[in-house]
Amino acid sequence: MTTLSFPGVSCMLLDIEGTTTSISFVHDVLFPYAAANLEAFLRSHPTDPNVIRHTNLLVEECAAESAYPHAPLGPSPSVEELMQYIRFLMAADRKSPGLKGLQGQCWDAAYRSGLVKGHLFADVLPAFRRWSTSLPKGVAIYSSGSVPAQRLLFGFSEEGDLTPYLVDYFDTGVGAKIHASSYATITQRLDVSPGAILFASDNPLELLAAHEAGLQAVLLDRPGNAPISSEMAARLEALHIGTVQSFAQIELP
Ligand SMILES: CSCCC(=O)C(=O)COP(=O)(O)O
Repeated sequence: MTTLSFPGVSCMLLDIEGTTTSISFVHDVLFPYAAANLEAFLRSHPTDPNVIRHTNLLVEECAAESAYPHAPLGPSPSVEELMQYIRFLMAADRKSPGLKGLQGQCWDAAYRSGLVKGHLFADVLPAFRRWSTSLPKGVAIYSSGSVPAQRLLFGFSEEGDLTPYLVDYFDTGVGAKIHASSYATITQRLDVSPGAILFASDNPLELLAAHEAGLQAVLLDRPGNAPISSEMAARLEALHIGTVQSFAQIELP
């Protein structure tokens, strides 16, 4: 097994989909559950403050959306109007904060009833055990999925409750994952120098953004992940951003 060494790392920052968890779990289990249940969820929670907050986000997002082929949402959209916009966002796999917030709220019942358990690759729990004791700043998560959705995935995982291993969670509230400024904000929030954080993701654009912010970065090549173009592979190589298939290949101080 080839290993890659990352000197000076005191904190691991992990993406979820394609990194800790299979793309298939997110796209074939979580997203279809939300697609099938969101309408009923919205109808049964009309006064929930978080539903209202996420709906308002969707109204704002829709007003700035040029590709949406229908009239923008009004200030108090009906459930039908909301669902039409939500289906548009889901079809394009948009990392919309409003959509991600509502998906997270909708998944809550599925995890708590035991219908869904968060998928983790086999090397994830052993790595969490290692890193949470050996790294001064521990392990944090940065995903486009909302922070409540992240807590559910790790809290109700196939391996049980893994949240005690995690020190912090970040979502697009700190900015999009392809913007360097998001990683600068995370670095400040974690109170760690950028070079002491190793960000692991399956998405090369996220790795380039993290690298631009001064973080160390590593590409995860998990079963089912999208292939990387040769141009992108060359860009990553030029920046010394390596690839691993498993967290077991990551050597930390
Ligand atoms: C937190 S579980 C749901 C994941 C999700 O909704 C998503 O869009 C995945 O984004 P990631 O940044 O983890 O690739």
